[in-house]
Amino acid sequence: MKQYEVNFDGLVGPTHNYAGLSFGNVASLNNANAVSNPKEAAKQGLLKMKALADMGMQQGILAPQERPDIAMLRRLGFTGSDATVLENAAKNAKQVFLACCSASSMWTANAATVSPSPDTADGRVHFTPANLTNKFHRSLEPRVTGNILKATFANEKYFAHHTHLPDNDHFGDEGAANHTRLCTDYGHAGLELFVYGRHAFDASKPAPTRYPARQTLEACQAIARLHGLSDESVVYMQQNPDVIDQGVFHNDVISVGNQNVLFYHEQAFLNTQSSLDEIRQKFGEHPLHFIEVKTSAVSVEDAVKTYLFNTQIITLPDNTMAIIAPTECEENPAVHQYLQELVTLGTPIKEVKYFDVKQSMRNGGGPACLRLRVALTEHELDAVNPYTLMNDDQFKRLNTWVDKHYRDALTENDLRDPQLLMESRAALDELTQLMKLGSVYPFQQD
Ligand SMILES: NCCC[C@H](NC(=O)CCC(=O)O)C(=O)O
Repeated sequence: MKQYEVNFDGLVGPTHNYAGLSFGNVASLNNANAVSNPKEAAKQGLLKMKALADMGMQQGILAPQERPDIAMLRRLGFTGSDATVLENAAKNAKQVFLACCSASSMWTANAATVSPSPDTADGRVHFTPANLTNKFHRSLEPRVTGNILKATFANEKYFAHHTHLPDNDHFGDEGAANHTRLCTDYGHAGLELFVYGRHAFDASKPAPTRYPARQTLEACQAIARLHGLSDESVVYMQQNPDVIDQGVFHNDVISVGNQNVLFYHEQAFLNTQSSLDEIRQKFGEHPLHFIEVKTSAVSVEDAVKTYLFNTQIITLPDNTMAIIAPTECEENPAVHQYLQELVTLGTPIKEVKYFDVKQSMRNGGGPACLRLRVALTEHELDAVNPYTLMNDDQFKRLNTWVDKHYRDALTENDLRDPQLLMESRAALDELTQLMKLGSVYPFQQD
C-alpha cells in the first residue's frame, strides 16, 4: 500500500499581527508593533503549499482560528456588545486584548502531536492538540484546534482524537515542534523523538534560567501513553538549556528530522552522545544519517536568525530529499554556504528550495512552524476530508477568498475596530463552507 507524509499547513488568519507576545522568541519581541500584512502573509503560505503540491507532495490545509477571541474577553469580565467588549478591553487591559487578537494558530507545528498508525497500539493515527500553556495568547488555541482536527480527520475507524493535556505548566506541551519521527518508510513503525525543555516535577534537574522552557518531560510521557507508543519506539531527549536561553524556544528551531535523517546543531541537546546512542540502538540496523552542524560553521545566533533548522526536509516522489528553507537562509553568507555544501555531502538531501515566508518569520515562524506532519497510508488519506487538501481548484478558491476578505495592513489600533471582527467572522464562516468543516468556531455555535 502507498504511504505518504502529508504536510498540513496553517492558513494565516485575517488578524495576523505583530504584538511582541512571545517572551523567549527573539523575532516576536524584535518586531513588536510592526505593521503586518495579513493578505500577503496568507498568500505567502498558500504559495508554499501550492509549490509543495506541484512537487508531487500531498499537501493539506488547516483552518485558522477566530480572533479577536470575544468569548475569552467575556470570560475575563468584559461585557456589553461585541464592540463595547473590544473598546473596553483595548483601553483598560491592552496586553490581554492583544493576546486575544493573535493569529498564532497559523503555526500548526504547534497544533498537535501526531503519531501515525504503524506506531500506535490500536493501529489508528493519534492526535493530541497542544495545550500551549506557556503563553496566554497560545493557550486560547487547543479547543478549537481539536474541533478543526476532528473536522479534517473525521473517521473514527482511522483517526483517534485526544483532549489536550491539563492546562497547567507542569504539562506544558507545544506539539509537533518538539517531536520528530525517524523511520525507514512512512508506513513502517518509526522511532518517535520527544524533546523537552525541563522536568516539571524535579527541580534538581537542569533548566534554562533566562527564557522559559515551554515543554516538559512529563507532558511528552503522557502523550506517548495516550498514543499507545511502546517504550522501544520512543526516545526522550532534553533540549540544551543554554540554547533555550539564546532564543531557541522550540526544538524545531535547532533540529529537524525526516525518515532516516536527523539534522541538528551541535548545541541542540543536553546529553547528545547518550541520546544519539539510544536512537541508533532503537532504530536498528537500517542506515541512519546524523547530520550535525558545528558552531564553527553556523553559530546558534545565525541559526535563530535564519531558521536553518526550521526548514522542512521532505522526501520527493523520486525518493531524494529536499530542504524547504526560508529566504533568510539564502541571504546569510555562512548559512548559505553551509547549505550549498550540505547537498554535496552524500546524504539523502540533494536540493535546497527557498521560500519567502517573511510575514511569518517576523513572528518567529519558519517553513517548519507552518506545517503539521501527518504520515498516512493510502486508505487513511482517502478518509481525510478532501476539501482540506491542496490542489489547483482549492488554491484558486482560497486565493480569491483571501482577496475578498483580508486587509493588506494591520496596526495595533486596527485590532479594536469592530468592523475587523465582522470581516473576520464573515471570512471564517465562508471558509468553513469552502473546506466543509461544519461549525468549528464559537461564533458559529452561540
Ligand atoms: N512555531 C513558531 C511559533 C511562533 C509563535 N510566535 C508568536 O506567537 C508571536 C505572536 C506575536 O508576538 O504577536 C510562538 O512564539 O509560539
